Amino acid sequence: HQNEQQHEPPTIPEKIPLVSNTYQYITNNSAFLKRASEVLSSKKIAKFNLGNVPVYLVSGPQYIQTLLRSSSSLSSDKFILMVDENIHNMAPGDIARLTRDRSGRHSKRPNPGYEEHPDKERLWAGLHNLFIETIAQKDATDQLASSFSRFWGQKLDAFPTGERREMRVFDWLKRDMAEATIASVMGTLLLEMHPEILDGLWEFVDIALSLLYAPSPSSSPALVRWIWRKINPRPYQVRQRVHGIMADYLKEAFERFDREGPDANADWEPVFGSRSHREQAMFYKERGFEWGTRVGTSFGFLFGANSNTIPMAAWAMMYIFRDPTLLQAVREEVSTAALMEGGKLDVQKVLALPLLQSIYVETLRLHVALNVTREVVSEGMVLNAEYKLPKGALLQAPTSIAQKDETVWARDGHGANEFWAERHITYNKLGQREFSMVGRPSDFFPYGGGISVCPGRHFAKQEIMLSIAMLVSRFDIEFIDWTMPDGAPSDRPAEGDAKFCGAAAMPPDRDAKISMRRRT
Ligand code: HEM
Repeated sequence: HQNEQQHEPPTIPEKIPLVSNTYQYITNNSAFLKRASEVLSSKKIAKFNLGNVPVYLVSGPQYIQTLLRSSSSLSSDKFILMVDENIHNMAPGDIARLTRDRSGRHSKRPNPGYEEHPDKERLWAGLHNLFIETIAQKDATDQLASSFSRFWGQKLDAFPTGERREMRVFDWLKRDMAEATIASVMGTLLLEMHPEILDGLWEFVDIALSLLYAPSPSSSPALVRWIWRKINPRPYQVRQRVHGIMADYLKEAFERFDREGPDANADWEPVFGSRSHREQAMFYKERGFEWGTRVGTSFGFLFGANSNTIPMAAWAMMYIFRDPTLLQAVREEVSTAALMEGGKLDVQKVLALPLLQSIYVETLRLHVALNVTREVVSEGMVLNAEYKLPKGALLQAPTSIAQKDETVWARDGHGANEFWAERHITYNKLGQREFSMVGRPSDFFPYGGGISVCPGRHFAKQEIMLSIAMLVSRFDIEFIDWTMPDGAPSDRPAEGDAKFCGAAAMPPDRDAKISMRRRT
């Protein structure tokens, strides 16, 4: 017997019915969530309409566990399709193929009714497998991290020993860390052919959220889309420009690459870079996706590999550098992971460092703001035996509410909104630090969850921790001042740039000027 009550959750009020909430959600997600969190505080669930789609926002472990658990009633495909259509500009025919494939992501257990579905048309399962095998599995992650250390190491080695240089942290990482990431994930050919892809990437990061929520072919009539583009041309211009660059590179890459040659299975080669990018490029080609889709998804991978990790590394470095005592503690901790020869670091030891892990978690906790989204795909789903949700409704869990919940995170006078490097640290009997995460998986989910959880999460963690560890072990660093992004003086420290709320990483809206000197 199910307790199918027909009552509705509280709704988020709005001035103009069916318009105000949608408009604010899209144009100022941060302000919308601030209002929503007041409604959420009583029942942990609140309803509003996004266009003509009912959305149920949830917080609190009970609902979030349900949302993050894999279930046959909830699907994350819709969100990925929105990204495919609006961000990657995937061709309509390819969107239709993906939409038709309802066989699920499990390669061995297709959804009921799809047991006989031909393997070739199991697109979600094919991609899911590819991501697991080439990004998420330990050996794949280790390969990616090892390529990243090599290229990041080269960037650091390019500083002459002993010379002092003034840099802005985020500005510098957007160039050097992005180049090291692009080289390790996509190869060096792209950067050689088109170094301007770097500027294109950061311009794209700037407009990605407005593309995501723009009217799309599957959601709106042609006239609405035409008007929208007339009013907001920039996102489309930026997308067209970066896709033009990618198309030129991808054509060359396919011409140069020998599928039967010695590099066919390499962990890294210059043309496609990582095995993951190469296999994705081959997957979309061999499964008959259109050229525009292949270009868009290739750029999508470059975008996904940089747009979150680099702002997160910048935040973590800013927190460390502004506090000389913390910088010293991190440097001492990192020195315990040094190998005997040549001052190199033992990667596995770096990843286990308690203080650095605590800093990593604090950074993502405070600065990843996205609304993890699931679509109700079965008729008459009852959420936790309380609310009946219609098919087609969306269930969303905002990370920024759960990850800043005072009842979960506040410790020793350090409120949830504060960065506190030692929040996830306990001391053992010998007085040594141990990493101990405050909060449960349902309180901290910057990578989503369930079967669609980010396959890059282990690599992202390694990249962020390694970039910091390698830097502090080789350089003296002094914080000078906060600046505007262009280097002009700023009267305050960095804050999360609210216009990115909902996009995942919220980059700092200010930069930190530091002075760096290479020691060894
Ligand atoms: C701090 C860094 C990162 C954050 C916060 C992040 C977050 C996310 C989130 C929230 C999703 C969607 C999960 C869902 O729908 O439930 C996702 C998907 C994905 N991420 Fe990440 N990510 C990060 C870094 C990376 C990196 C470094 C890579 C690759 C090198 C990567 C590759 C991917 C891919 C390929 C998907 C799509 C998976 C699919 O379609 O099933 N991510 N990421």
